[in-house]
Amino acid sequence: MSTPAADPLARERSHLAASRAALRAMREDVESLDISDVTANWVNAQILARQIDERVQALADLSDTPLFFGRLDYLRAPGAERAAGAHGESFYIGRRHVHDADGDPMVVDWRAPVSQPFYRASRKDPMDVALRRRFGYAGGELTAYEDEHLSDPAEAARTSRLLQQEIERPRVGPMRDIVATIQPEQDEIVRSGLGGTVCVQGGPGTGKTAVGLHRVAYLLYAHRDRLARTGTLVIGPNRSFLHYIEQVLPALGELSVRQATVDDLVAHVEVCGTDDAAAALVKGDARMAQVLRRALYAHVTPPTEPVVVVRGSRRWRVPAYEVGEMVRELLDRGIRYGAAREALPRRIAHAVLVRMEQSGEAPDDRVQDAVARTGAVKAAVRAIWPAVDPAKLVLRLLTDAEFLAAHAAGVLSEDEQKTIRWAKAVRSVKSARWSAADAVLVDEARDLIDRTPSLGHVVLDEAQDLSPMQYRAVGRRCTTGSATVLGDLAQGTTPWATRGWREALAHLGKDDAVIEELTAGFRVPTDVVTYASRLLPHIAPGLTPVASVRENPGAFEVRRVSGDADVVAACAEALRHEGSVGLIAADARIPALTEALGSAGLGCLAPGEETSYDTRLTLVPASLAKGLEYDYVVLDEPQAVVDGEPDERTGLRRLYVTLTRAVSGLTVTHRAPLPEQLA
Ligand SMILES: Nc1ncnc2c1ncn2[C@@H]1O[C@H](COP(=O)(O)OP(=O)(O)OP(=O)(O)O)[C@@H](O)[C@H]1O
Repeated sequence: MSTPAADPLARERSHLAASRAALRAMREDVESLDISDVTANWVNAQILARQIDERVQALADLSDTPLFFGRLDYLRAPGAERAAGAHGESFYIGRRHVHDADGDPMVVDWRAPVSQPFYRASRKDPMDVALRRRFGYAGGELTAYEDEHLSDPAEAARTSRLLQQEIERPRVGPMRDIVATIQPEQDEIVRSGLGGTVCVQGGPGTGKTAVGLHRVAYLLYAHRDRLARTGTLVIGPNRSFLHYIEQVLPALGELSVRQATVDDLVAHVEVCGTDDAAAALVKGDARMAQVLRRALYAHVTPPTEPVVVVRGSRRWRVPAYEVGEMVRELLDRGIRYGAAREALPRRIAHAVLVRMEQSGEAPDDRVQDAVARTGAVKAAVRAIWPAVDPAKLVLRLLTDAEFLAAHAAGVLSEDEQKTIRWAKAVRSVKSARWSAADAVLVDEARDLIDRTPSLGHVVLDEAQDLSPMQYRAVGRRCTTGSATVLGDLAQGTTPWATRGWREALAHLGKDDAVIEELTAGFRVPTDVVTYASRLLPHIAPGLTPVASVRENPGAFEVRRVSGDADVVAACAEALRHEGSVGLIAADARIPALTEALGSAGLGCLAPGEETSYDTRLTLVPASLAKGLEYDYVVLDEPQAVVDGEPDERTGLRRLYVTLTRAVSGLTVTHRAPLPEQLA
């Protein structure tokens, strides 16, 4: 038997054991903190106790997540300034920092500068790294390692087995992190600075979602204090998608990131109505912002009467033209409607104060406050600059043809105005049947009145489906922060889907964003991606097809069937393999397939519900397939998927989404002829 000193694997295992012990000691240190001396009151004690709890949680040693997954041995001296700590030292790279009793690092956080060469170093640019070692684990046990001597010209480059294994690993359960295998082009995006907005165009399975989530985790590490104050947000297309990704950040030790849909962000009115495509298209158009602004500011009426304030036995008169100048000045300053409305009484009061001083009085600030609150000033402000309720403003635009015409003239055509007007009169904001697009209009109106607070960083996933007005809604949540915009033009399935990223970024208010492209595919096997890419010339000409990095060719079959029982049989076959199975079908086919699965005794989940080793089959309506993935996919009736959409291009895009969800195998079943674009 080899001794630990001689056997490298045994040495690494003993470092793992020592690191685990060190982590345990760190946790015990925190657990044993006695806070009774340092907390003066109950509230402080509660806050501190919670922070300690969180820290203990963050220091948990999860049996199924390896404490470290890589090691870097630095060369000595040269380039020491490029790689902090490069003195021929080795560093173990893991999800979190672990130190020993002397404070020396046993494991360094993957986000630390010293870890960066693990992701970026290459034979061309070894970044002072002599050895890069990747570790393989099986059931929490360290079982393998793989070395690259980056500075050794004699060693040939080869693809990492461990990376390949990681990509092939069955996908049961929620989305996983990719810290151990982030690729250089992905790492560039992950580690790009907090100051700039990055937009990533990437085909299905190129890791956009993964990259976006790891970027937040990185930013939280690099700018923890600032982002703790300003906040971070991940925006996804729907609940089931958010549910699918919700574990990734906690697994990386980040518990504070909010996740929401665009609809959640603008939920100021209750949405229970829908728009037809034509109405939604106009409501989502950026010109609506102009209409809203005009309609809002039409409430400002220049004064025709002087403001007369009575104090004691004296009357003070501010003439209409002078108040008019104040109003013009507030309009010119471009501050929010609400802020200007609050400033006006003080301006008028100030004019009164000047008059008091001119006549020998010596009023102070309290007098100015009192004057600003007098009935006369309040009444004047109500008449000149009335309070406006944003939802009522939108309601009026959508129901009052004359009001809409007055403010949309020259912006929306008469036809467009007619398209967005509600058919039925509505009595109140509460009884209105608001649609999702209406809620975005209300959000825009609210922001015209009071500035929406900005977060520090926003990740916007599946961005290609947003309307210009939705981009604006997201943009106002990161006016002073930055964003990561992720999407694929070929997967846009809304009538207003993004045509080009520059235009979208302008609506977001981030014209200076950098646009990156990812083309290496980690999900879909080559044969499947080649088949799906037949659709690209019809749905997004000019986009680069995804090049699969998977070596396993995967299983791919197009099968003619004679009924739903055959579809169920295809699912049963898929279930014989390890991993998750998705049966994806046109939304209209879901009831029939639910029944067919039921009669065959096959239980199934809804999208977003977590697959486990016992329940691995999910029945996915095509409209919810975006962003999700399954080891084996059975795609039911492609033509029905296309027909489920209002037009052929959208239908083919939906089909492209559904064809690109499979990791290991895809079976396409059909009774009707396949869409000709797939031929
Ligand atoms: N560097 C990587 N190493 C291992 N797995 C990766 C890597 N990058 C991406 N993956 C995996 O590839 C799959 C697809 O990633 P992801 O869902 O982020 O792609 P996407 O570009 O958002 O796809 P879609 O356009 O379909 O939403 C995921 O299972 C992800 O974990």
